[in-house]
Amino acid sequence: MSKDKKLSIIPVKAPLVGRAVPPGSKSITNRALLLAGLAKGTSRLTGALKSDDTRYMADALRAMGVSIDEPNDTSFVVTGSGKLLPPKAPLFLGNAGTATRFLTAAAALVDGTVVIDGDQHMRKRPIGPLVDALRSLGIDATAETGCPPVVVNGTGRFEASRIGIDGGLSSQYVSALLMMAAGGDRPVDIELLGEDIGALGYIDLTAAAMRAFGASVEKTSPVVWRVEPTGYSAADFVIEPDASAATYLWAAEVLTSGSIDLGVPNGAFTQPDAKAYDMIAKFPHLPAEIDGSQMQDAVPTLAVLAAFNGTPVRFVGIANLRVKECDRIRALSTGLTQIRSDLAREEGDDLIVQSDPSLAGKHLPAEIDTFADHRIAMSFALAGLKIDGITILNPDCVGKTFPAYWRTLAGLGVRYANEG
Ligand SMILES: O=C(O)C1=C[C@@H](OP(=O)(O)O)[C@@H](O)[C@H](O)C1
Ligand SMILES: C=C(OP(=O)(O)O)C(=O)O
Repeated sequence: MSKDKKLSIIPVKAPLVGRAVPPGSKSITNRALLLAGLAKGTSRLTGALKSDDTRYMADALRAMGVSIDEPNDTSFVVTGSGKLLPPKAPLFLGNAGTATRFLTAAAALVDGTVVIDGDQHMRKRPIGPLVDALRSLGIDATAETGCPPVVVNGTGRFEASRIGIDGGLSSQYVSALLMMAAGGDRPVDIELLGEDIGALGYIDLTAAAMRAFGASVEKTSPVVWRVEPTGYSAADFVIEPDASAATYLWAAEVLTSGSIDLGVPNGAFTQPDAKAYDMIAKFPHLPAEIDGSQMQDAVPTLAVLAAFNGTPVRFVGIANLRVKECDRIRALSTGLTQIRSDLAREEGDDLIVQSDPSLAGKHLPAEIDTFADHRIAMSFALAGLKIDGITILNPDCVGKTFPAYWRTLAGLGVRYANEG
């Protein structure tokens, strides 16, 4: 992938109309791959996402003895032995948060050493709370910098009936421990510590996937989940389309007064970002304040959309966007102010977007630094549908979760000025 590549978007002259189906859900695909890998027997996953993040997860599981076939572009056939084996080399997981966090906890079920590592971005994303939780179980786990690489020297077993975890920085720590806990030898209560957790809906997604693979997980209080030591059973599992990917298509539709058929009703999604649909549908009357805490990956979409809103929008509840693939609050304020210097500002961890519907149709040349973050690339492409002069740097970073993004927009009639 060339990091020097640029893609200039030609504003659309007509509403975007047509069919554009988002790929399978990243979150659900990576949960299903892990759970199928921990199960004994063969599981068939259909509707799956094939992208950088799911490739890292699949390759890591292969390195731990799981057989994974890919009969077509949207399926995985996963055969596990009921046990993950120690890999011969460190697991390299790029910038895939789900793969990194989920496998760090799963490594506690491995009898041997597992090293979990990622690229330079992942090496800045905190994992300390999850490593501390593993240590509290008596597992020899270390992350010297508080970020990957993580070294886990497991015995394949852990002794605990209660695990406390602060999910303030990432709900993925909680999901990771929940999925690992079913592999123990006694019931485990996972208790949320601290005040905040990002999208709680991701925990529901985890519990649903666990149940589909035979686990028993129940919420016994607003902050405690009990997981029984069932292990996992192989299953055939259908993965729904990605709700975060859908947000770009929903936004493209309202921005161009178009009509895009996603092939799935917006009410059919179980992922947290589907909440963004109702918000996007309010455009150009987005509210003065949007709480992004329960639809975090949709915030870049909403922030770029807000630039064209009738009135300004303050985004709150988004502090942990600073520890995603990049500091997304900074990337959004940087990109928006490159388009026009007064278009956005940060106030603490809030982002204020100074809306202006008259941006549409203007020539405002801006090279958008994506910071190699797929969501920054995909959301600023929306600005390019209306403003002349928007160029996306390193556009191939969309391969993390939506490799066909540029082709999908092209299929709706979007054209690019240069693809060099
Ligand atoms: O559990 C998941 O699948 C995810 C949880 C969220 O991350 P955090 O829990 O780190 O906020 C989200 O941003 C990420 O894209 C996917
Ligand atoms: C935050 C994201 O990903 P992850 O944490 O899984 O790397 C995302 O896809 O927006």
